[in-house]
Amino acid sequence: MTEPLIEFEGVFKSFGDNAVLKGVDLSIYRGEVTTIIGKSGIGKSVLLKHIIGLLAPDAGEIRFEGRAIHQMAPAERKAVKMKFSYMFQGNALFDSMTVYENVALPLKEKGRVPFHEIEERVHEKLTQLDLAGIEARYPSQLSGGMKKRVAMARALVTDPEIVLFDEPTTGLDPIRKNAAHAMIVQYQKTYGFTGVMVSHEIPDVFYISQRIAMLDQGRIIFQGGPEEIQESREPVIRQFIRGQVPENLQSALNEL
Ligand SMILES: Nc1ncnc2c1ncn2[C@@H]1O[C@H](COP(=O)(O)OP(=O)(O)OP(=O)(O)O)[C@@H](O)[C@H]1O
Repeated sequence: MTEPLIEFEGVFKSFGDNAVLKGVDLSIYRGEVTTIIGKSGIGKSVLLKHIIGLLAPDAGEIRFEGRAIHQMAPAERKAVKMKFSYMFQGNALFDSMTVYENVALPLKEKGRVPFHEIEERVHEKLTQLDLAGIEARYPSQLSGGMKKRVAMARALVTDPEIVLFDEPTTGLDPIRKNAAHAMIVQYQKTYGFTGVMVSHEIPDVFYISQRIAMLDQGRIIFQGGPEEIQESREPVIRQFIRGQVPENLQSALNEL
């Protein structure tokens, strides 16, 4: 098998006495979309933030192309970071900037992108996400779903090599959710990017991901293809992906 692009080995992370990651081993491969699933509050966002160094592990190692990130010199770490684009929860759009300015920002930060090309690429991304015509609006004038799509346009506008998505479709209506998923697939086909996504959209993510990783009780309890996880006989996995109610809750409900 080819070498993973990103690899977690024995990663631990606690916040005070809240131990969130308890020995995470995870491999992410180039050109694939890997989706991390698991219960709410289990640590999926925490895991994602470790990939780009927004959080540092207490123990264990995270490698990029086989090199431990924490051993890299600042310049090398910066160069790695430049390959990433991300869309995190809360969108983090700049309220004082218009939609156009928000989406154009990563292109401007890159430098050396001609003005007319910035305009073209921003327009193209906004159109693809059904947002044409709102360029002059401010985030406070947008619905939650629109903000999410603007954040996605911003994450993709530079055609990045690696994109991290934290629940990119939560709160979108079913049509826009499908459009956002279709866009991820289309982008992957066109640009072959590596995607790491946290999502609760089951079963949708099985159709758009090449790999699924399930986080439970601080560890990755499954990583493999979408077909494989759907065939898993492991009760915790079966229950989670089928949305089955645990037996004790089921019997409690029966007694109501
Ligand atoms: N910066 C932080 N400081 C302290 N605790 C944190 C911090 N970030 C996350 N946590 C805690 O880590 C745990 C995991 O949070 P995380 O957001 O990763 O869960 P999640 O699996 O992404 O949840 P959801 O699916 O609901 O978004 C939670 O208990 C959270 O309170």
